[in-house]
Amino acid sequence: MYEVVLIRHGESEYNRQNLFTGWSDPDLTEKGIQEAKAAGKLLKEAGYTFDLAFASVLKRSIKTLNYVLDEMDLLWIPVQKSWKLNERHYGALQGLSKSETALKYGEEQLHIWRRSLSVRPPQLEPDDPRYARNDIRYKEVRAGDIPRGESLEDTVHRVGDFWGKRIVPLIHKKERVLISAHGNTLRALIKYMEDIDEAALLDLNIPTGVPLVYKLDENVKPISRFYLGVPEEVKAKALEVANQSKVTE
Ligand SMILES: O=C(O)[C@@H](CO)OP(=O)(O)O
Repeated sequence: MYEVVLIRHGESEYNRQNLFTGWSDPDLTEKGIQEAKAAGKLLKEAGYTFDLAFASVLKRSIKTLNYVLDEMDLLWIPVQKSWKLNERHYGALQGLSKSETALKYGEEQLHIWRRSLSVRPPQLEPDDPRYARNDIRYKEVRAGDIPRGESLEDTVHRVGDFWGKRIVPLIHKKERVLISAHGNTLRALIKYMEDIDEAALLDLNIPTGVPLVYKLDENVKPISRFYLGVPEEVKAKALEVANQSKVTE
């Protein structure tokens, strides 16, 4: 049996302000830093250790990973960063307020944009300054692969591909892997690994900064998953994420 640990970054500045984030690159808040450190402590106390780790190319994921590894005295392990682990691209919604968007389009539409499988957000125009094609960190990525707004299904494809090609072979070699990523990247990975149905996916909200442990069988297929930490607290944090669709936030 194998294990892999996933973690969503700690609270970011955009999370605090309830803004759509996607490929925007806000920093962690002080609360986010504390969440990341607490996650590292929790992992250490529970006896976890890692041989290597993954992060996206967004600083909230990278910094969360560093705080976790620092707490575990594992800053020395190899870290691979990939844009394929970036948050789902939120298109023209990026940087907008979720509650104002709910007010303008209705909570139902907002929920569809945030949680459905196949609905894409409004796309970014190619000349929009938020389009990542002009960002130097994506210079190695083929222009056609740089999204202008993804559905969760699009994210499932890129994350699933990365999981299968880059992570599964390492787990097969008994490498103990930690992945620091994002709310929708992790929802996409859960969808990919478990093929959960759309109703379950609509209600799946990933709390910030809480380690999620997957037990995997000899074929690296999931057997079970659970969060480390106090269940009521984890539930309350996931509910906070769900409630970001509300007009009155
Ligand atoms: O804005 C985003 O990129 C994500 C994660 O913060 O938000 P949501 O939970 O609305 O999908």
